[in-house]
Amino acid sequence: MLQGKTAWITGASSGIGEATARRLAKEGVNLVLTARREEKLVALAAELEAKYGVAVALEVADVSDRPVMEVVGEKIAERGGVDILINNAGTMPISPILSGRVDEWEQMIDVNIKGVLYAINAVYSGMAERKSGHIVNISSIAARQTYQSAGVYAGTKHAVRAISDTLRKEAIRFGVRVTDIQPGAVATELPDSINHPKIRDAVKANMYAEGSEILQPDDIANAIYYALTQPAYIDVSELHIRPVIQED
Ligand SMILES: NC(=O)C1=CN([C@@H]2O[C@H](COP(=O)(O)OP(=O)(O)OC[C@H]3O[C@@H](n4cnc5c(N)ncnc54)[C@H](OP(=O)(O)O)[C@@H]3O)[C@@H](O)[C@H]2O)C=CC1
Ligand SMILES: CC(=O)[C@H](N)C(=O)O
Repeated sequence: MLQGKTAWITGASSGIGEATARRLAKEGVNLVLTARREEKLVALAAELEAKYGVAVALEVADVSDRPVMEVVGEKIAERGGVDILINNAGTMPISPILSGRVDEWEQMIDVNIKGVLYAINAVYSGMAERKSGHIVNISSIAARQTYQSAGVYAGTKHAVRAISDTLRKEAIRFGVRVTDIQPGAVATELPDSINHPKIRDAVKANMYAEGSEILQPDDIANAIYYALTQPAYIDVSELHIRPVIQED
């Protein structure tokens, strides 16, 4: 069903993005992979091309850098556009609001909100012209609720969910589908982006407590695959996936 299509995955150098690249390559999807860590992208691209025979283009790109994202969009357009955008890159340097880590608030807003918008802007007009496309935004369970210390992160993910739902409504007449994926705790490098030592330790202790089984990146890649492979008349608008043990 996806064979021969092309997908752009942001934040493909680790975690959910990397797992999704593997999942889609296995289905014969050609890929455009972006992130900041070039060596990770190079290794992944070589592996996927050799294993699955798909074409993989890569671009080193910070999603919060608007001119860079515009150039990525132009290169994608020159190659004929993409059928799928997996808008996944994100960061989570959380802390209590009283700690006043304003630079980190700005970083989360720049990466998690503006980065998502820049990627949409880079491909949406092409999809609309071709009357075909699927945009998958990775928000979070934190798009629906808030947690102490995660006020700004949850704010960015609430924004992504709102953008997804608005885009879904606007995109109907252009034949473009939109899905907002809302994972709970997934075992990835994300907690390493927390710079507040006490909060980072607490988040990791909570995620990796003995006997607690949290989600794996492949679980989210499978959810994305499900959304992408539904018949054309179905829009999987939101998927909210948590580990059984995660109450909130
Ligand atoms: N893990 C979890 O529990 C959950 C994660 N999510 C969301 O899933 C998404 C993926 O995170 P996850 O896989 O968990 O974490 P990872 O830290 O493993 O992956 C984050 C990815 O985003 C990229 N990235 C971060 N900052 C930037 C930037 N400025 N420009 C470009 N790429 C960037 C990283 O690449 P590089 O450093 O090479 O640039 C990396 O590939 C995020 O949006 C996150 O908020 C949602 C709910 C739960
Ligand atoms: C708040 C969560 O549970 C989630 N792990 C996230 O990182 O968004």
